[in-house]
Amino acid sequence: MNLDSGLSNRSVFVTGADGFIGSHLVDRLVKLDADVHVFVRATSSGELNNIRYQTDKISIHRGDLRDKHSVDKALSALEGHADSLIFHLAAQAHVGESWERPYETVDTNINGTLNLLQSVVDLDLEIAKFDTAGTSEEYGNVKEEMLEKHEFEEDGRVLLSERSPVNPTSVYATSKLAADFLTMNYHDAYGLPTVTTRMFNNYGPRQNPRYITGTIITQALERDIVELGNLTPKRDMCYVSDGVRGHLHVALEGTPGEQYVYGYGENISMQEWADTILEVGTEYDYWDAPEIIQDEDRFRPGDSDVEELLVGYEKINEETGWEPEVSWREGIRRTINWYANNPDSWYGRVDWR
Ligand SMILES: C[C@H]1O[C@H](OP(=O)(O)OP(=O)(O)OC[C@H]2O[C@@H](n3cnc4c(=O)[nH]c(N)nc43)[C@H](O)[C@@H]2O)[C@@H](O)[C@@H](O)C1=O
Repeated sequence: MNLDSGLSNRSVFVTGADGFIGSHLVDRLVKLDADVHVFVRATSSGELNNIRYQTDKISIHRGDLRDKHSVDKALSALEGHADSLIFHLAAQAHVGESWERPYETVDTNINGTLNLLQSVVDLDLEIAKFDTAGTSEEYGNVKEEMLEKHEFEEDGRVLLSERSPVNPTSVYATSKLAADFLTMNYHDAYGLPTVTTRMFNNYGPRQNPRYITGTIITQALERDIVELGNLTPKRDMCYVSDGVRGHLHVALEGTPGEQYVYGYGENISMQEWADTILEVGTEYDYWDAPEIIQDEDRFRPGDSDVEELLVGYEKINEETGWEPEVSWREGIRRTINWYANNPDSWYGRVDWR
């Protein structure tokens, strides 16, 4: 798909723009010459770390998703701009932290989404697409009694797709599922051209090291042991540039009212993921041979652990031509390289939980 022709001069509004995936999306949009508007938290320091090199090329709107007035004010920038696109990526996105800050998680993820949707209606904006980023965590654990509702691959693996039943097992996952439904409700009730994207784990440069990939890399760069929690869960790990392309494909070619699931298309246990990262780092001389220690005190409540899953991305592929491009080894190499060259963004500041 030619992303250039679809985005040049198009007004685009991004929430969560200073976050990990959001900042990569902003980089791409600036490169594609879109008219980029970002909505970011009004923090006391006013720092915009991840998009600090783009600030003169984008319009910055400060506010809080939980404050409808600030959402209205920011979104009014799209008034009179036909065919604009909204990417809603802002969220309290850490599963473990959603148990530590449950009210804030629900408030940001559910009320924040509601405020945005309602604001589009109140301002009567002429948008072409509203993409709410959901998450594979909405599938949660595939329980024995749910198996009859699932589809399977020939090799017996559970196939996760738009048709699969959900079973969120954390405050985070439940709040994201509610946000998905609200997004679809606004399509059905008001005809808003919404889509929901349910993406699997992204990794790459600038990701906060509290997620598994950065937790492994930053410890390996700094010391000889890598302390982790439960390494049995399996995940589909998708490099961030592929994740971002997916959002763009769906925004340009997806069908309003529909949901799109995507990921790398292969699962890997967190033990194998850690082993592969350490192997790649050794190969490129970032470290010698750190030892992995699994610590039961770091296990999470309600951690989703889909034993044998396969992510089906047929729908997004058939409708928009998206498929992943970056291999695990290449994505890991680029990610280690970023952490190694940007110690200022994590060194001495990581709480390796
Ligand atoms: C798609 C989804 O992806 C992410 O959610 P997540 O899968 O919970 O991500 P994570 O990197 O925190 O954990 C991955 C797995 O690894 C296990 N694990 C073991 N030991 C450590 C450890 O030491 N740290 C962390 N963080 N995880 C560990 C942990 O228990 C879990 O089973 C978010 O981006 C979320 O926003 C999202 O939407």
